[in-house]
Amino acid sequence: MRPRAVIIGMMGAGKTRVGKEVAHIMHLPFADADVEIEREVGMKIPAYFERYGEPAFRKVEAELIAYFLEDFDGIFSLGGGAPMTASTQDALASYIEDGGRVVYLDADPAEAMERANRGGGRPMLNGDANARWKMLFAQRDPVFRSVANVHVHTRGMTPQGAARKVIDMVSQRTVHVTGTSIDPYDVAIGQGAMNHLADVLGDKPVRVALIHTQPVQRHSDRARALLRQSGYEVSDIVIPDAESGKTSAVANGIWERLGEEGFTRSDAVVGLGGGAATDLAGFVAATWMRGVRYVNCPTSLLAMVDASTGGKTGINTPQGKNLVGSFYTPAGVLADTKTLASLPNDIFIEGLGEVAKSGFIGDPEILSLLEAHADELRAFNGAVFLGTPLENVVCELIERTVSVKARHVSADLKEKGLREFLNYGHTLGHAIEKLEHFRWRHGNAVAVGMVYAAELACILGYIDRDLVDYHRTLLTSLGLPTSWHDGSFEDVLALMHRDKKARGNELRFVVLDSIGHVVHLDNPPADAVREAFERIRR
Ligand SMILES: NC(=O)c1ccc[n+]([C@@H]2O[C@H](COP(=O)([O-])OP(=O)(O)OC[C@H]3O[C@@H](n4cnc5c(N)ncnc54)[C@H](O)[C@@H]3O)[C@@H](O)[C@H]2O)c1
Ligand SMILES: O=C(O)C(=O)C[C@@H](O)[C@H](O)[C@H](O)COP(=O)(O)O
Repeated sequence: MRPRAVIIGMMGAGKTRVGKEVAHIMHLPFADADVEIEREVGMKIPAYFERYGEPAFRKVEAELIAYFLEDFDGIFSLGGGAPMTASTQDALASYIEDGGRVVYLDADPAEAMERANRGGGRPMLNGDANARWKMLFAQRDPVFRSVANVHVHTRGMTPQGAARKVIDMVSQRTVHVTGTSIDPYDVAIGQGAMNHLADVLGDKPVRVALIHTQPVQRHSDRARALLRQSGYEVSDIVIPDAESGKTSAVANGIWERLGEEGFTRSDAVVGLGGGAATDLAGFVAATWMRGVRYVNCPTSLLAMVDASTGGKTGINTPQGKNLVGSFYTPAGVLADTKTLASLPNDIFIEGLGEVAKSGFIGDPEILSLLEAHADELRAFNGAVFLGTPLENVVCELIERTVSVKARHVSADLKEKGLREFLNYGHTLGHAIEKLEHFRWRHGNAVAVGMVYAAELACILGYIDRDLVDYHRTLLTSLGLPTSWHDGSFEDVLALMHRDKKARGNELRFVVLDSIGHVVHLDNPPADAVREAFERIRR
């Protein structure tokens, strides 16, 4: 058992007070390294320092911390100087590697100094206590920053408020997206992720265009309040829902509004909603003055796992899906699972289509999680979802799916080859969406598209029938469709030729040759393309 969180910070930062509050709220035990050391050595720390000196104390401290890092299931707070010891730094790094959260509690220096001086008895502050505190801060702050993976500012907060912030942040997961042609950014996943909006936007923007749809009004109200509290001028822009928002007319209306409201290049866009809203908002951000900062706040499962990350932004045209757009990377993605509380069951299930896709192409553990939790996932009910074990499963699925996406995007932002693997199931999927006038949801169409791609791969000898059957069984168990009966092959074929992977007159698919291994399939035989289509109609 490892601690749920380890709290570090300067003397007087409130590690013990806040740590106890966190433990209380989370119904967990709390341990303070200094108290445990006093118990271990049988004397008060000032007396131990006096008798044996600091090096001996640091040795005992490091041993005790190493022990607790391996065998304590609760909230563990460390003494201010503990992270300065090399062996403790190593132990914390291995704890983080194992999924641990090291929280740097960063308090207001004046408040921390005052608290640290209160009551005296701190051997490290002997002499001019404030001057010593400042000197130690200068030495320790860079180390705290480097050993912690969660940084919590607590200036002006009550211990309860700080504890709530710590809880939100330790239960969050982060996927870091980077690459040679990408300004690095984080995808923060978990309850309260949206609270970081101002941190991610930074202090350059004066105006923020908050682009969202009506069904997510309560979440955009929260975002607007957070933005206004942080001093931004917010333009609330409501767009038509779903695919109706991904049009040139809607984009044009927003460009006009940004012009009228004096948006400059240092201002910003926040896209909040499902994938259609984040695609449109990203496109507006990419094109306004040739590119302004934007942050996505996805509120559907599909937008969290896929659409909000990776920088594909765009709109549809009457001829097809996403035919106009650009690759334009967000400054950050805040996937706040609190927003899933209002997500209807069918839209949640649709998102599982893209989750399964990532499992097939890049992470078999996703498939195992989907299999193990298929019944609960299919019965998703947002009203009772938060705080349940299912939330943890969903967070893990989001983190894993975003990680698969991040790997592909990092290596090939502009989709020269590898990134096309993320398009598994999309060649037919996009054609179905278009022919169904977007009444079919994207994730559902992709589910059928994956079965089609699996049938095609099987016909051409890339995979055996068992793997095709596995596609059908898994997707069905999640409540996703695996067949489509409308539309003619000729209409589908014409649309597949307009797919962005097509080259000249040649079709290009991506298919599996085993789970986790994807290959390009260029210009496959026409009869195989048709036969696979017949098979998804049965
Ligand atoms: N850019 C990319 O890389 C990428 C990746 C995958 C999908 N996409 C695009 O994403 C879109 C599909 O995304 P989607 O499935 O989220 O569909 P969507 O954006 O149409 O949203 C589905 C519906 O759910 C509503 N909704 C969203 N969050 C809600 C919430 N928390 N509570 C209540 N209602 C909520 C929306 O308002 C909408 O009515 C498609 O346009 C697809 O092409 C883009
Ligand atoms: O990010 C990608 O790359 C993808 O292909 C992800 C897809 O799941 C997504 O639906 C994307 O919008 C499809 O892009 P398109 O280029 O085929 O329009």
